[in-house]
Amino acid sequence: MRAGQVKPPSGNNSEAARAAALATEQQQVARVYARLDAERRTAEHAVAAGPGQGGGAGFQAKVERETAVTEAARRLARLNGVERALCFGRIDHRGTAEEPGDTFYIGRIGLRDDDREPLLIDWRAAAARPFYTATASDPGTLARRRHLHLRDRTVRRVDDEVFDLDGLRPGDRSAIVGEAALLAALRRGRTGRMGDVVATIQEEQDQVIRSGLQGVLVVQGGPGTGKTVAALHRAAYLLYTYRDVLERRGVLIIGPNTTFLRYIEQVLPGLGETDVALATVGELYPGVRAVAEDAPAVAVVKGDARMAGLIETAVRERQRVPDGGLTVDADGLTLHADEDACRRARDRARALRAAHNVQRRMFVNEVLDALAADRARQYDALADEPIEQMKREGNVPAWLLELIVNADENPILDPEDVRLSKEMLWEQPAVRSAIDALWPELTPERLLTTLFADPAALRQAGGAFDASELELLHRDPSAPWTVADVPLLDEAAEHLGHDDPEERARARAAAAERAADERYAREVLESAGVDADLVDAAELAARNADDGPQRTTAERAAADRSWAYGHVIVDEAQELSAMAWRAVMRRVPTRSLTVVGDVAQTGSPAGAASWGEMLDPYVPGRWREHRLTVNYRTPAAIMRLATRLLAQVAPDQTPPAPVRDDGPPPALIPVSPADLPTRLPELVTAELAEIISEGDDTAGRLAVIVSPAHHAAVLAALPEAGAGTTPEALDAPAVVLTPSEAKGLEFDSVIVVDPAGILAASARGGQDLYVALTRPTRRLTIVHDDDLPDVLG
Ligand SMILES: Nc1ncnc2c1ncn2[C@@H]1O[C@H](COP(=O)(O)OP(=O)(O)OP(=O)(O)O)[C@@H](O)[C@H]1O
Repeated sequence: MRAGQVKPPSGNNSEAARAAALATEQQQVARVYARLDAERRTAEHAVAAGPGQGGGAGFQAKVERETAVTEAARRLARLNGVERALCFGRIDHRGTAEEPGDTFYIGRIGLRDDDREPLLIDWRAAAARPFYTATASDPGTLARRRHLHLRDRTVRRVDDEVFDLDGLRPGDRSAIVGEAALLAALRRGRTGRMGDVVATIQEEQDQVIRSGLQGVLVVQGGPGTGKTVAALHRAAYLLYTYRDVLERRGVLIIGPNTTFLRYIEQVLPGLGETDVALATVGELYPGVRAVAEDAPAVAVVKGDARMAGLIETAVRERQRVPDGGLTVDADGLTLHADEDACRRARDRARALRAAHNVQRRMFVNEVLDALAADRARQYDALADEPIEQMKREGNVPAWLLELIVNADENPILDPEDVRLSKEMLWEQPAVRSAIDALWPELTPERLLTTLFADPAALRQAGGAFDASELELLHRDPSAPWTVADVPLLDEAAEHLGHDDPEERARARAAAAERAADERYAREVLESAGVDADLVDAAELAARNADDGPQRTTAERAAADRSWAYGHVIVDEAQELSAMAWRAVMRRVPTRSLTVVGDVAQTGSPAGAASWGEMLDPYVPGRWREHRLTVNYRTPAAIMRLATRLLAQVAPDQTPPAPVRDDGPPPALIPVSPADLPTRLPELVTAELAEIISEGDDTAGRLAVIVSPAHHAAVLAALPEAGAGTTPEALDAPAVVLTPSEAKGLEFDSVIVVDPAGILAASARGGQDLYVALTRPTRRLTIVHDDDLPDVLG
């Protein structure tokens, strides 16, 4: 047999061998599941019993009980996520007649038997690596790789690859391993949700998945090359390998829209990881969930890096020095802080190197000083007036007269009086609003709402933009936040900061308490002999300090704008604007990132055309790129059409090589807009019937991807279909999407309606159409109004 070939199951002998193999593997699989069940029961008992009272009542005992329960809950979540296809592979290392090689079973998590012997190796462990890296031309120490196909807990089939070095043929499709298992996986009907590929990870993907944690890794690849799926497996791998750092700091995955996040949300739990934060750019700023999109030209301006300067200037513009100084009526006096004093106050506050709302404290203090000094001066002057005259004229409050009478030779206001005097002034609404007008306390929302509603303020702050660009930013204060606004809110939050005196006091007290608890927890952990790398003392102290419902790292991180993640993965990263990158980079100060995308698919007009353009501002020349070259999704006949388009839109990009060579060529069907409402439902029904009959055990999914011009008409013609923006869109057998909503998704059958319209509406060229054409896994139909673009003809 040739190296890497799949053993053909033919003849009685191979039937018998197959039955024997199935029986052997069934025994092992039963052992593995029995172990899983036992571990689940143990974890369930620990969780159900709760922290209890045993082991003493002190803090140490409480810490230990809490730790045990939390760890059990985490373990239970992990064990519950890995039921399906728990064990999927086996590797046999080469041995000799005297000394047979080791055999290992590979699965979603690691399990050991009662004697601590490995029953199942976690796919991310070093010992599992040969399962993914052995190729026909370089099998390493492997004699055989076996894929186990399970339905529920029963082994249905095994596929063997026997690595026979004598029969080796170099260059023999060495990039593809486990071909039979891979093709079986690819032919499965779509379910509307992405599944994991843990059993069939390919060599080039394996390199992406196991690349180190540090630095920026760019994964560039054409459609269907498994960028998303590899990035998700990488998240699981990193959490497994660097658990001490990442479980505490968290991992964030950023995707292009909420439909996409729903599409991928099941992959990580299936890989045993339940605590990863998923968000769109529109959700990065806590408290706002933007889904509205701006018109392309507006999005371009909002995404431009010059917006950072505009926002910074807009904040400074809100720090004013009044012409002629500040005059305000208070306490029956007209108080004045002259222009120089106000300027000094502003300059001192600005010199603080803090955010606007924090600097404000200094500004308020300085201006109050000036007003209090003026007040003291005026009272001093009053004190010089004959008391009797003051009494006669009756324009000085009685309490002040008393103060003056008693003051004797002493200065009327000593330093303590100055402090009290400032406090009293600050209590007066007129003083407050006069100072607020000079240096208001601002939220990001208020800053941007007032800025965008005021063309004059935009002109003042936006010197780097021309008038027509600034005009695009002008909008009604009641307009909803858009996705492109979110990085701007984040930018504004960075300049404004937060100054809540009560919160400050609370935070100080809490930090002191936490530090004490943390010291204590560390001592407890050490004295209890618990590995401090596995249980974090800070987290433990926090858990114990907070008696409310325990939040996961992902939940705590998502609610905190200034959270620094341990690692961030950005999918469809080519779509991010320069301003969105700034917001992302703030969340990962260590610059430990995986950046995944395809610069040939950039659809957003504010997105970038090269990785350097996106990343060099942050890590100049210090990012590493890994290319994925094989397309696992789109069959060759469909890819040929898409490749012609690619040559136009991104001539420098190499199209990925398709693995699949099955399925019919694309169908091109002329339908006039008038006939669309009747013809389209017929086509959808016929296609759904095709993919049901073709698929193995699932019904399959269909998408109609349509130009903006025909979107409403198509939705009306297909009332049963899901709409791309709804959360349940992917649960329907058929869904209607715009090209940007279709980004990152895939379907058994795709009907592209109005390719000429998609091409015309594409902000950058043909990228949107390229995305649409590369979504099918089996069948592509193109519906056009006799205006088929030449490139598709
Ligand atoms: N090693 C593999 N084994 C089985 N299936 C795979 C493998 N790699 C990728 N696939 C499948 O190929 C399809 C495409 O993968 P994925 O969506 O990750 O590609 P992508 O590069 O992100 O595509 P796009 O850029 O078009 O969004 C998915 O169905 C995925 O499960």
